[in-house]
Amino acid sequence: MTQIAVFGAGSYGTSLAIQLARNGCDTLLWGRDAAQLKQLAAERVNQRYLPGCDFPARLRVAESLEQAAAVSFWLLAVPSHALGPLVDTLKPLATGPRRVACASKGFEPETGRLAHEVVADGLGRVPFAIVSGPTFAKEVGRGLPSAITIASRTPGFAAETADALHGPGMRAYTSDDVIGVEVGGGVKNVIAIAVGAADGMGLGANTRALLITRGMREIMRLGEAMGGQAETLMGLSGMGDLVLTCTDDQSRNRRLGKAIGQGRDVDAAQQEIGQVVEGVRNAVEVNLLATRYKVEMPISQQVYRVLHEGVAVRQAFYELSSRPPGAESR
Ligand SMILES: NC(=O)C1=CN([C@@H]2O[C@H](COP(=O)(O)OP(=O)(O)OC[C@H]3O[C@@H](n4cnc5c(N)ncnc54)[C@H](OP(=O)(O)O)[C@@H]3O)[C@@H](O)[C@H]2O)C=CC1
Ligand SMILES: O=C(CO)COP(=O)(O)O
Repeated sequence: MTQIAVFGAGSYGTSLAIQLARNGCDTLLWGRDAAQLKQLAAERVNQRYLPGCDFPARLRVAESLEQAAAVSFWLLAVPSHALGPLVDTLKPLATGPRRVACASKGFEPETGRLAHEVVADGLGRVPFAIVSGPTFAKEVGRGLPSAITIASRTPGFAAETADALHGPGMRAYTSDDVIGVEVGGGVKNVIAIAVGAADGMGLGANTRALLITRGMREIMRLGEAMGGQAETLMGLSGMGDLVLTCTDDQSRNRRLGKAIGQGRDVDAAQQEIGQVVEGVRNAVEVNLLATRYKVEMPISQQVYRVLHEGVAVRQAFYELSSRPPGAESR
């Protein structure tokens, strides 16, 4: 029986732990807050992050970080800004061979490192897999049908992670394109903020379709420049997740965009959502990577300017729509 430790007891870590346990994996869920862990163990549900999704019998709540880290298969499910610190914390506890999967979507703040780089720099040459795709935590927790991509350069580990997640309620697909999967999952959050802002301003269905389609082009430009493959970017973890996040109000990135499109302050909107909104920080890294890889990403750049340079949303859309005509295939 596969044993897995999930690190990160927020909405996504909890939903993946439920899915793994439902599939028969002996799953240990760890979060950084000891009081929260006690509550999860007593209530067998994560009331704060994933209410209404009871823990299956095979899901146990870790009593300590050491207990969880002793398991040789780790699934890291924290926000991208917390991945580096989590890996640093786990490093001294990696006393034997470890296999590491990661479900974070985004880039490391300031450096722009991808998840596989953060893990390799901290833990060395361990088998690594990235888990990503159009999967809202609440729907995963409820077991509603969804699909996910697991990319690894260690084919056996991609298959092992896929086997662990695949089951009633979830189809798991494998890939060897780690970079393509990571970039798609990171950039779609920024585009979802732009789409949310347009909807918040009442700009209409045409604008939404324009932003999703040209946003997809930005994902492809950056993803391919960084070494990802077009077919991955057009798949579940790229286009699939972009469509999901841009079109449904379960998305925190879309909701934040809507709030600022309606004139709300970014910090207030983030506080009200009360969970991680990856695209806010990651607009900075996407902007940085666009410059580093010399790719044009006008939508992402305007999101960055609105969130971090105080540019008015209306001005940002005006500047986007004032761009000169160009070839669609560019
Ligand atoms: N929610 C979703 O539908 C999906 C999320 N994801 C991705 O999963 C990742 C995690 O997001 P999600 O679970 O949704 O976020 P949430 O906001 O729901 O929860 C964040 C969790 O991370 C914990 N955390 C924050 N900082 C640290 C740290 N330094 N060390 C350890 N734990 C920390 C929080 O702990 P505390 O409560 O103590 O603050 C909390 O348990 C993100 O990259 C997101 O993009 C991917 C697909 C779907
Ligand atoms: O990545 C997600 C679904 O696949 C969740 O999106 P949000 O972080 O915008 O809620």
